[in-house]
Amino acid sequence: LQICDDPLLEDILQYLRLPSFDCSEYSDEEILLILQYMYLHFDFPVKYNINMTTLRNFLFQVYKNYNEVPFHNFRHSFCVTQMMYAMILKVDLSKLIDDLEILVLITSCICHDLDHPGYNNLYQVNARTELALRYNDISPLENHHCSVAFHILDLPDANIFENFSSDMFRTVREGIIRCILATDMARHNEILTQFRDAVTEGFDFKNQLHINLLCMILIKVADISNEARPMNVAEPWLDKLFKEFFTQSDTEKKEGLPVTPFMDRDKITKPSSQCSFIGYVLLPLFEALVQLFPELNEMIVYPVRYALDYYRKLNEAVKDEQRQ
Ligand SMILES: COc1ccc(NC(=O)[C@H](C)Nc2nc3c(cnn3-c3ccccc3C)c(=O)[nH]2)cc1
Ligand SMILES: [Zn+2]
Repeated sequence: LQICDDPLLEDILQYLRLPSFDCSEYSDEEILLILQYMYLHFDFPVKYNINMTTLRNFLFQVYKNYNEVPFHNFRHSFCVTQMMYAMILKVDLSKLIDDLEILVLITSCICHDLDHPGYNNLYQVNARTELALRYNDISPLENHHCSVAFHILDLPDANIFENFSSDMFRTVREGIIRCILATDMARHNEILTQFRDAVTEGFDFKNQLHINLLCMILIKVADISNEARPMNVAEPWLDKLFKEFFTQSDTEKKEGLPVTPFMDRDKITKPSSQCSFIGYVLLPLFEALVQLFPELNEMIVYPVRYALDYYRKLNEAVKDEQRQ
């Protein structure tokens, strides 16, 4: 399918649809342009009367409100958005759900970790931080990410929903809140179980509750999908994740706070923790989504099965070495 007549741009736009897309090859400016292109690709500016200058201001404000932390930075939000974009196109989602829901999915991904401090909810609660106090220990980070998103949308020149009716704005606001709050991994089993039940009883694309569950699963899949990417793309992200986790557990030790077990550098190795993460968290989640969209098998399930095999072999090698 020919997207445009500029061969260089054509290549980037084809590449953008694949999990192998590596955002480290692009500058911040190029990433912002690609995000802008995604809105244009779905024709949102025309469909929802979004002013292009307002869209650029919105994307730039989002960019400015991510922190320079190892993992939960602006590029992570882009990776999540790009995986969402790839899945939406692969299953031709716009034929199954409203354009407004697609707008919610893309915008939620871009905003889903806004102003992340690099210290997770467990730390926020144990250290009794300002965020934990403000949100009464209830998904403090995710509530904050969502609140920052709507503060940006409150800026006069960055509100991409400025021309929405109050009903449309309410629908989009509810959708974005639902999606961003769904990324709290503490709710993983709750959401996955509800989605599985919906698929078991017969998924109904006219049932708003089923659509809501699907959107939550899609952003959850996109959020933790690094291992669906080729090893040379996934590995650096895992190193960044562990860097962020270890900074937190070092701080927890210094502050005499409980140390999150899977973050303790003295307790875990990358291969062993990835084996359990992929085996117990990623595969069950991805396989539940693939039950509804089999066409996602080669995009997200096969690569992750391969990654699991890779880490199992690495784990065995490490164990053999220790035995000798
Ligand atoms: C059920 O709640 C959970 C379950 C597992 C984890 N994390 C892990 O098991 C470890 C640290 N591995 C891991 N964690 C990952 C990955 C991708 N995202 N991600 C992540 C990052 C921040 C917060 C939570 C998660 C799962 C990944 O490839 N591996 C964190 C929370
Ligand atoms: Zn995230």
